[in-house]
Amino acid sequence: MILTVTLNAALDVTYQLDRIQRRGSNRVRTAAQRAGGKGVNVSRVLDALGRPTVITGLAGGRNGLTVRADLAAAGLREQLLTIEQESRRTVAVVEEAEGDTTIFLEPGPVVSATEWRGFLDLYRELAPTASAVVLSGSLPLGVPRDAYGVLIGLARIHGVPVVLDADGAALSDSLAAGPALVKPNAAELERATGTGDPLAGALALRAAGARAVVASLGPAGLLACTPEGSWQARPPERIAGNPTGAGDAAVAALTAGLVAGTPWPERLRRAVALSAAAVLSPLAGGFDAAAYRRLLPLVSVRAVHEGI
Ligand SMILES: O=P(O)(O)OC[C@@]1(O)O[C@H](CO)[C@@H](O)[C@@H]1O
Repeated sequence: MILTVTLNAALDVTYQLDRIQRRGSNRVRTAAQRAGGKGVNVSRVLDALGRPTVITGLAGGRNGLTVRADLAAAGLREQLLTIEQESRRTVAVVEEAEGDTTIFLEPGPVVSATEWRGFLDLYRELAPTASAVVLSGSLPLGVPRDAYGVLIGLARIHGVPVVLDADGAALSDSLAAGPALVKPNAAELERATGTGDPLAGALALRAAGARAVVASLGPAGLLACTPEGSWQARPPERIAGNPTGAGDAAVAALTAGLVAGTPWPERLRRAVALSAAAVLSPLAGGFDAAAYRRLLPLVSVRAVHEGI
């Protein structure tokens, strides 16, 4: 099974309307709410692909209970540790007329030192039973900033590869622990490396300890720098919809490919098609299965020469 870790689990609220009126009242057309946080979304996609997965992380309060009930209703296996403070909500506002999405992220709970130690005990039990671990999303307050580095180290003791999707210090401070793969987006890559050139940034993250780097570049697709070579994979067309969760779909495909040992070009093709199909799904964590099948053969993958 693939273990996903969501330390800052969320109740994701999605509003759909034509366009936001700043400083005005906004009546939404549809409102939906479901369990989220990046690792949860990765597990949803893995589950839809037929890959066994277990969700772990931290969840608390009434929002935490709602998250767990929603996961149970979706048939997803979870081993979340209950914490005292309330898990956060996120609100994604999808403007259908503009094709824009705006996200509001509550800060989430403060995790106590005892709770963090409790999570480490749980993780020590779960990680050795996994074929891969996915660490995704922001760290809640109270969790040490090297948390992901510690979790990578604990998995690697058992030979379990780790995929990391994080930003800021949570990314930079854990590269030395040797994740098998990191998946920053363009802004995260620039923040971590100080360069706006994705290829140079990806090579810098590899030099800092990541075995492979796949940067998600929105409509330009994915750029991969790996020990086997570098590739750029692009979708055949610009996809309009809700991009929230598109990166998580890419992480799910890349992790499934890592576990199966799928050759990189095919791994990237699937990740781009799945990510595009996720944009077509109204809610994060979902994807349009028919669009995935249609887009898969149309994704272009070309080798990139690192010296250029
Ligand atoms: O604050 P984080 O943990 O970085 O991101 C949280 C989040 O916006 O990411 C997902 C989309 O990737 C949403 O489902 C989720 O709630």
